[in-house]
Amino acid sequence: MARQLIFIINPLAGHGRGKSVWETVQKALNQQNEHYEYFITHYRGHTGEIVHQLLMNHDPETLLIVAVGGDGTVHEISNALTFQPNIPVGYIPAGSGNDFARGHDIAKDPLQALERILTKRHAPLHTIDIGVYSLSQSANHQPHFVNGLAIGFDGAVTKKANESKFKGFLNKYKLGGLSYPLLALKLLSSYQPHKLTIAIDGKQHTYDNTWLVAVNNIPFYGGGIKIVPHSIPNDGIMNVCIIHNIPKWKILFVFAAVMLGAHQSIKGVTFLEGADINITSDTDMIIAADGEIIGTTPIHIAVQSNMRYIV
Ligand SMILES: Nc1ncnc2c1ncn2[C@@H]1O[C@H](COP(=O)(O)OP(=O)(O)OP(=O)(O)O)[C@@H](O)[C@H]1O
Repeated sequence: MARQLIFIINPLAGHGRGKSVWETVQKALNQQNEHYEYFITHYRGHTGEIVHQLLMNHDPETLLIVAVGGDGTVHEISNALTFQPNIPVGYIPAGSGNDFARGHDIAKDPLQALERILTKRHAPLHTIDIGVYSLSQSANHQPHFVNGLAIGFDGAVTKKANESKFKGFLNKYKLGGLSYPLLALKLLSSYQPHKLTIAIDGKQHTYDNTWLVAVNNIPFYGGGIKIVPHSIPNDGIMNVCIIHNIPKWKILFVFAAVMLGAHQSIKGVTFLEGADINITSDTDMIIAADGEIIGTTPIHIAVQSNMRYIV
């Protein structure tokens, strides 16, 4: 039996792009006489509530949920489906970052992305890993990420970007991509690196003066930065990039290399990989999961392989 198409749309994603992308998609669906239901989100957290409502009123075996929005929308849908891993998720990118789309070769063009969902929905679905994390303060539930974690300096930049009106202002002029580098520059003068210990599949590593740690299931974060170029979304492991022991005067060059994807052989840039990761630090490091702030270190991450079906 064909699954019922359910669209969940964040109209504000990508500074209003969500609304216009949905209008384009809806027109195409109507032209093709597709049967579908749709829900527009009205506030932060609404996406999860919509999914929970759907699960109460529908047989999960009959659902195909399509996110129209940014990485935050995919993140929320996936988390709301924690106990329903068999419900496939499709994605039509409309955010400002759209790393999930990049990481899974989903077209930026909404009609191409829709076409992929409509043609692939009857084919065997493919699965991706997810990173299940626990913070000391939320040990009872097991939230997860689909793209990755940004810990330390980049977590702090994400926090500033999410709090400031600056990102929205730049988005208005289609310069949203500049918000992270500009905020990073501003934060750099006051930021102090941390002493960090990472235990990965039982092996412990300690780094003094750690600027940032990225734990990723896909190569990209921060809207297209190829932080762990060799990451594969369904290999059962997370890829980790640690930037440490680099003097402040030099860190700008390293960040520039990261932006260009040319950081792989720089001294002080370490790559690790594994399925069970425990991170502690001397003082709290801010953590963002799929671009949303979730708390501070310490954090434990476990990979659940082949967890989420993607159309
Ligand atoms: N109507 C709404 N009003 C305010 N916030 C919303 C609304 N709908 C969804 N949100 C919240 O907006 C946050 C960001 O959404 P999303 O990631 O889709 O867009 P984005 O930030 O523009 O894209 P990206 O993450 O790719 O940069 C999510 O955490 C979501 O809960």
